[in-house]
Amino acid sequence: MPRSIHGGRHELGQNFLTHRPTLARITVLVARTSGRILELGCGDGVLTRELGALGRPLTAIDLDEHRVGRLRRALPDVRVEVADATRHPLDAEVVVGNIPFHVTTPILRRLLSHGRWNEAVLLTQWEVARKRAGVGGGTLMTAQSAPWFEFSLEGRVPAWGFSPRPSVDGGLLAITRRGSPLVPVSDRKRYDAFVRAMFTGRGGSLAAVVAAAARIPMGGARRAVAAAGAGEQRLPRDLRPEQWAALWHQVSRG
Ligand SMILES: C[S@@+](CC[C@H](N)C(=O)[O-])C[C@H]1O[C@@H](n2cnc3c(N)ncnc32)[C@H](O)[C@@H]1O
Repeated sequence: MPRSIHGGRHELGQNFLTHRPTLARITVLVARTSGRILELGCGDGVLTRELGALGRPLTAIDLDEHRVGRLRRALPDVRVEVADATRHPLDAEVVVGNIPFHVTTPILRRLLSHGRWNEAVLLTQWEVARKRAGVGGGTLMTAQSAPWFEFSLEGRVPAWGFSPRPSVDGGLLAITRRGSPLVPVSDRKRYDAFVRAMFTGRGGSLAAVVAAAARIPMGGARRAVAAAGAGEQRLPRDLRPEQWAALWHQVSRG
């Protein structure tokens, strides 16, 4: 296979999936969804073939023009295009991909702020999948997207399940857009700023962090924390999505 004008295997994060159980798991997760499918980074099409067999409209994209040409010839019923996953419109109901590790963060950020997709099934580095799913505590990005999206960790993929073998394991992350957001979409910018201030702020207690982030008196912050059912929590990373939403509701009202 000639080298793509966009780079070689390493630069393009071409670690192809060979782990059959993961392939089967991704297919089952996607089969539970409905609507058009967009696959990011289709490579040689190991996943594209399974997704194509679901019989739904499918677009598969990759930056590697040689692999795209070959896959297009092999799968004439699938729309296979040379495109950049960090820019391509996220215009299908379902987004799927064994994501190239070096662009995981821009792709995730974009997914969580663009498009009208409903479900995403992504294979990422294990640590990214684990953190996004909030296992062991939430992160800034997870808390900021929690009112609009639900994250679930769907499995760990051993490094030997890719070829060539990467230095770390992979993790399967499913993201579902909530039918009813926990915070009004019109509040998103202000909510994002509040969450950022919570994660970067200091204070001896959760109420103190809330008081500083929302610029409200300590008494009001204590009442907001209690009303949000977050009295037991010590740190912003410990808050669950419903508690973030309730806290925002409390501090943004007054
Ligand atoms: C981890 S491989 C996955 C390939 C295949 N889906 C599989 O599971 O074996 C990632 C793929 O994304 C492609 N890629 C890298 N950067 C990309 C980008 N910015 N936009 C689209 N595809 C990209 C690579 O060429 C590679 O084929």
